[in-house]
Amino acid sequence: MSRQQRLVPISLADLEHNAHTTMDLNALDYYRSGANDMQTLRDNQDAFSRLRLRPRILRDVSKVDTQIKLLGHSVGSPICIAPTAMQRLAHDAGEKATARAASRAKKCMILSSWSTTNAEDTISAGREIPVDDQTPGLPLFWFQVYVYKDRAMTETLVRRVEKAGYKALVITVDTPFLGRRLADVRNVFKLPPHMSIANFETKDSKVTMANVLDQPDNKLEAAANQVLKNQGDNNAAQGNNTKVVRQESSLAAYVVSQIDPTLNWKDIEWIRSITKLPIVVKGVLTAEDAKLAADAGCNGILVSNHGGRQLDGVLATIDALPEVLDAVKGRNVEVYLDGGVRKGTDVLKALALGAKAVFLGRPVLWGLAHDGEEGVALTLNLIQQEFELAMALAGCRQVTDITRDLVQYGADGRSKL
Ligand SMILES: Cc1cc2nc3c(=O)[nH]c(=O)nc-3n(C[C@H](O)[C@H](O)[C@H](O)COP(=O)(O)O)c2cc1C
Ligand SMILES: O=C(O)C(=O)c1ccccc1
Repeated sequence: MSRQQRLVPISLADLEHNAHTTMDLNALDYYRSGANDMQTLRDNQDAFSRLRLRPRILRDVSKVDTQIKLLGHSVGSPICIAPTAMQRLAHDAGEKATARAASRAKKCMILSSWSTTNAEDTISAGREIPVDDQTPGLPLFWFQVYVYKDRAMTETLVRRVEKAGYKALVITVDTPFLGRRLADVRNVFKLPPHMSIANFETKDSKVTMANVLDQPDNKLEAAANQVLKNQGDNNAAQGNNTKVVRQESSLAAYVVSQIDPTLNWKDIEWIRSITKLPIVVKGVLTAEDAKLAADAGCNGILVSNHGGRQLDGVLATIDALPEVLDAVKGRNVEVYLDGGVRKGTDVLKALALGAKAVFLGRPVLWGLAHDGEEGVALTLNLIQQEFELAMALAGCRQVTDITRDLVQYGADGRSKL
């Protein structure tokens, strides 16, 4: 989309349009990009359009109730906030604004471990909003964990967020390396130097990408070379002493230097052994892995392709959802979905197929860029209102009325049901 006029936003698409007209290109490209050809990015939304609704009529829908429980905690709606890194790139109030808007809307928020506000300050901001006796579990915050090479650091972070009041750990398992987002490579994406990866900040040192990566020793070079090597650029990465011949996204280099690509199911056991919090694995796309996750005692599965930012060409999440649900049928594990959820009818379709809840990634960032806390509140309210209207028009008074017979694939029948 080119730089056009701002709209008075009445849909999430309008908020995205406006972000495209106002945001700085380094941040906008980082937020909007998918990996490589961005096929999966597009498919996440397109796949929702391939599903058709089968509404029921004459069911008294004068009142619609969207309240549900997530891992035992009540929330006002099955629409939740996915973890997105570095929210201060969108607005100075960053994660605090998102936390306040989430609390106001009675929605669950997952905080990214690569946030620009630390876990304690973010949850405190959410708690500034007065609670409502009707939903005693609120505010509900979960914490997203990347497992770092430094296990002691990972463990310290887990203990900190448990103490701070986060109610589940969401382990992201689709990012042993960062997917290749071409715009970020071209822009040599960097976190601006005045922002920090706040969870790793100490009294004496601020962790910025610049000070982790632009250090005089060879760490950056080694990390960047590793990225290039992973991408098959042998020219750039023959041996440890080779100079970097091409610039890279700093984020990709940072990920290589910090995140542990050896991560495997044993590590999930390890996390289980260091915390009492429920564990959600984020990034499951197949029946095989869903079974393994249930076997490993995970409490939740977030069907996600990371918003099309990791492996390009995988299934749209709404297309992967049925096999995951089939695989864990009868097991004690909640299944959620993210990716391409932009409209109330998308939420209805995901729930009809069997998802317990859905998570929004980019739309929250577009709201944040629009107007900080008020902008995120607008994102959440717009899609909440659309969802309530879609429920009513489909004949659903409460979330348990949203059943599988409400959707079919395409206009020509129900072959995949
Ligand atoms: C800018 C951006 C940053 C993200 N950062 C993280 C992150 O730090 N951790 C994580 O697990 N997922 C991250 N994700 C993936 C989201 O949690 C989510 O899976 C995805 O955005 C959902 O798709 P949607 O943007 O189409 O709603 C990020 C996504 C975006 C767009
Ligand atoms: O940009 C992302 O999609 C992302 O998930 C991420 C991964 C590592 C560090 C920061 C963000």
